[in-house]
Amino acid sequence: MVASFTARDNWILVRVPQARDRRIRLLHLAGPMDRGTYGVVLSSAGDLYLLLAILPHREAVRFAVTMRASVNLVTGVLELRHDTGLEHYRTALHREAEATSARLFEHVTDAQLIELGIDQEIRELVRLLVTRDHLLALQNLIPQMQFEALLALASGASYPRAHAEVRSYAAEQIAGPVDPADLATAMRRTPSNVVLVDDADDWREILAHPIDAWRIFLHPDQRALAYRDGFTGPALVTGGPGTGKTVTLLHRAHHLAKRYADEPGTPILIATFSRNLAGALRSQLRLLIRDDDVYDRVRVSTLDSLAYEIVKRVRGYEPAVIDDRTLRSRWAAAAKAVHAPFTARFLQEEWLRVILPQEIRSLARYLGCDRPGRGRPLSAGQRHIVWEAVKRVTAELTDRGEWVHPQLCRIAAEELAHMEPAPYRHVLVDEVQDLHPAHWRLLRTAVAPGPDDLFLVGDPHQRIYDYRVSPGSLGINVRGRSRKLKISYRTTQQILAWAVPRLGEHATAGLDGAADDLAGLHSPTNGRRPMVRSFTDQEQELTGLVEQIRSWEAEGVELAAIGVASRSHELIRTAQRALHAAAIGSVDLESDVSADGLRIGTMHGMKGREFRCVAVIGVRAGLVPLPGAITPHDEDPMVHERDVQRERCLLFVAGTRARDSLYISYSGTPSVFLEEG
Ligand SMILES: Nc1ncnc2c1ncn2[C@@H]1O[C@H](COP(=O)(O)OP(=O)(O)OP(=O)(O)O)[C@@H](O)[C@H]1O
Repeated sequence: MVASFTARDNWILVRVPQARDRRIRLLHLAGPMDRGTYGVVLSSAGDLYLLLAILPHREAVRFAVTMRASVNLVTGVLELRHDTGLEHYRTALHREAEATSARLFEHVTDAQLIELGIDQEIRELVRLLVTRDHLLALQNLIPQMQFEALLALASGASYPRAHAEVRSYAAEQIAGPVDPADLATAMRRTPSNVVLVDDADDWREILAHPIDAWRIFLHPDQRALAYRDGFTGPALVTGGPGTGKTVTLLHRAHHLAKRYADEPGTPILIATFSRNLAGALRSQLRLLIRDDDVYDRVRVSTLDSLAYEIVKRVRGYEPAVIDDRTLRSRWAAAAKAVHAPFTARFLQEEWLRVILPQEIRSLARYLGCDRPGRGRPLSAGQRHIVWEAVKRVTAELTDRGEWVHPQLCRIAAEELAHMEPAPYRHVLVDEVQDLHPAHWRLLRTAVAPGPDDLFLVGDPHQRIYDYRVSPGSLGINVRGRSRKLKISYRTTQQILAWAVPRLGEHATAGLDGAADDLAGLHSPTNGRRPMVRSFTDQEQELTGLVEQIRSWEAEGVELAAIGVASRSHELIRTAQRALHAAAIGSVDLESDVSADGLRIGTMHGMKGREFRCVAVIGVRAGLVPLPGAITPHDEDPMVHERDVQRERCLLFVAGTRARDSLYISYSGTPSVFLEEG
């Protein structure tokens, strides 16, 4: 639910004859901007309308003939229910309830339900529920606020906790009785009613970009975080895939930037770890912030390029950054030269995860240091060998004037630590689960400790680089300022139900030190179950891919709204050839929005993206998990487990980029990750 606005001449309001609720109408913008998209609006007495959804014509009509609006008697805000769905479900529920006298909510009194804002119609249904599954089936039928309160109770939350769920939907305390007929007051009270769209251009924009509805459709939990007046220190927002963490971060940046509209400079930094993500954040921010002066107050950058620029400025030349492949070959050469009983991968990881983060510069320190996150103990003799290899690689880097990013971040952090004042007033960081310790140090020095200094956003279940840094250990304490989002807006319940078991059963270490799980993660939308297809060989698998793409196209999905991912570059190239032979255009994941063709790339490249339909191919034994990315068990059992877990996360990330439809395929033996669930 969202924007209220006043009608203008070129907007056509259409009544739907069979509408459940006569106050729900369709709004169509006449003229050249007409793209066949309709606003579904709720009209109050007077000239005030509330935009409920933006949909193609057929779906907009379906909305009107199924949904009914009401005013919650406790919070006074507007809510929607699926009237026709409820009718069907009621009949089925009566039948189920006849078989037993046990009831899910027998411990809750009517008075308590009333205080939670559960209205009479829903209370009657609640009295029929026998199992939690019965309640879950109501998720898309009853008003969201009432569902959340009931779900909290059914999940064992205390009555006050359920009350808190309800209160989160109310912008204000209501004095006196709520008038259920007074829609105009309810609209004003509805907390997600944030943008007053009384400008025809705004309205055009919204209709033209329905997918960008996040700019105004914020869930109260997201809104509470984004528009909070002040956090006393660093805040952390976590949540499963598609729960709107990025959206919340962007709104927060907007909120903070508005404070500085009249001041010169760039007081706000939005940072993330990859260039793709920074590009996506920049374009989303541009959609959200229309005022150039406010937009100019926010810088979006990767932490690596921030560090690079600082080092370049301080040293007066452009530092050369070594690429991954060359670096790996240097470690391989060093391993050979010192006759190391370790793989090149092991040595490189020891340097990246133990030596660089602790800034160890002497053998003596290395011999005595802790090695957090490394499972295999090393004797003094073994540490000598590692150190010999480290000396060789680092000496060559120095001789050639080459760097890795964590080194540049360290130098930049040292620079910023002496800068008075710190360069930014607020730093907001997306995808924090993948930051290296050196990134965290840079962040800490980029902004002075204080209110609203750091706004951190991430999901520990989507770790695809796995540095496992606890911000607390680097002086970034989020205790008491950590919140979790649970509604996944991107993807369907069916895709989540498939994807979550791919993560396996190991407990996930959270970003605030405690363990984290995805309990309560759910989606308000339903769709097809993900398709998992098996083929005898790769050629057939690619023929299957071509058929799937054709079938999506036949359903009206544009090629650019399809993403194809694989764990291996080689399979991507082979798939591109097969697609080309079938006259299906494909371009790299990073391609510009205007490029024609489906998007294809690695699972890593899928992070930060979203598509209507996603195909993940080559999910077979020997490729997922990728053997070269896994530390052998006998080399380090703990790191081996973590590597496997990281590969699980990759599959999870790739699958949860799909909004509507997910297709998984393999040839030969399936990946072990496909076995569970
Ligand atoms: N309140 C909302 N109403 C409607 N759509 C929303 C809302 N919040 C987020 N979305 C949409 O859900 C999708 C996912 O949002 P976003 O990218 O912010 O999630 P995320 O938590 O950062 O995801 P991930 O961790 O998987 O990258 C986007 O298409 C966004 O526009």
